[in-house]
Amino acid sequence: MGEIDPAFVQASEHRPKSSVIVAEGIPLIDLSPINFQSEDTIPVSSIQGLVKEIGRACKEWGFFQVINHKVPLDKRERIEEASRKFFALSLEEKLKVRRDAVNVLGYFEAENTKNVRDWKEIYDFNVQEPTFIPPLVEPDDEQKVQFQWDNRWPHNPPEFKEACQEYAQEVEKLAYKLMELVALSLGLEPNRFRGFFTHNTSNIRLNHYPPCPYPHLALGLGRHKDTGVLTVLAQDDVGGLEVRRKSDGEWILVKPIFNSFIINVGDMIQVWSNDGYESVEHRVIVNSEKDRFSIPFFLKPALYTDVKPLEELTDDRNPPKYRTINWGKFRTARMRSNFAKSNVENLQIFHFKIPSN
Ligand SMILES: O=C(O)CCC(=O)C(=O)O
Ligand SMILES: [Fe+2]
Repeated sequence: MGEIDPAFVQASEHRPKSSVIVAEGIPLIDLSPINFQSEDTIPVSSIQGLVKEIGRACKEWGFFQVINHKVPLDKRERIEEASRKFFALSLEEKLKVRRDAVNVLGYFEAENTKNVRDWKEIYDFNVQEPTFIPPLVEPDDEQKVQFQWDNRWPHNPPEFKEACQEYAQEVEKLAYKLMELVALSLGLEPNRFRGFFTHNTSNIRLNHYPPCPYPHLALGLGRHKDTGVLTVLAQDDVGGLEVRRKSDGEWILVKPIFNSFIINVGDMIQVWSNDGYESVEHRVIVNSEKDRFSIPFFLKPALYTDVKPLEELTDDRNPPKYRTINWGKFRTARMRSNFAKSNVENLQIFHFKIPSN
């Protein structure tokens, strides 16, 4: 076993502990009361208990798992299989669809989180094609880069594109139903958030965490919060995702449950809800024996969306805690910082906080 490349080494306070806490996990929520056949918004009376559970989970954990979600298992298995086959290709083959400074989608093997390299490789595609791009380049934009948002499909495996698109459709439906539940739990109309996703920038990421000979030094994915609205994550049976428990700051392992999804609140819900629901840090630990695969779906608004605390949730006693964040500008700033590796922490929602008196 050689030396580890220092780019992967976490500062000692961020390395995984030798003992992992599995004990009391994130809430498990049964979605069977929901009628997934209907495109109509949910009749509130039938699901009051469920709405309460979702509200409590969002507030206390920012994370929960769902079962009976109606995403067909065969579609999930098909994308999981396609993902394994894609990552098993030669590096040369995968590099043909590599992300770069202009093309934001595709394969990438050199991702950093907070300036430390992650022990993983990824593939990103957008759910809605083509992505609606407002004229983003503004007079005050020094770099004037117009990012390309087109999906870059590999030729191999041949079923890859179809498997990805079919799964995306199903998981997107689930994400919208979950947003109805989140809206209800905040005392809002169920379809309050729907308009933000007409020209959405939601994407799916395929993650592959290869076995790592240094699981005590490196992470598959460093600690971070998801910047979007809501994440619907499929993890395999290996395990490795850890969530920072809000009550005491401990890292808790999320135990894999067959055919379940892990849901977490992203930064934009935190802003809309004026800190009612907060996005929570999570990370991925690696192991020295097994490959691990996961597939997050990131629900994200249109690039032109101005995100700010909702009027219904603010008043004189609870004034807005954030200035307006333009999603397109926020994303662009984050993507630039991914390429310019620097010691400055990248743009975060707390930079938009309005100081309280
Ligand atoms: O692989 C996982 O379990 C988590 C992935 C994740 O948090 C992310 O890609 O943002
Ligand atoms: Fe994440």
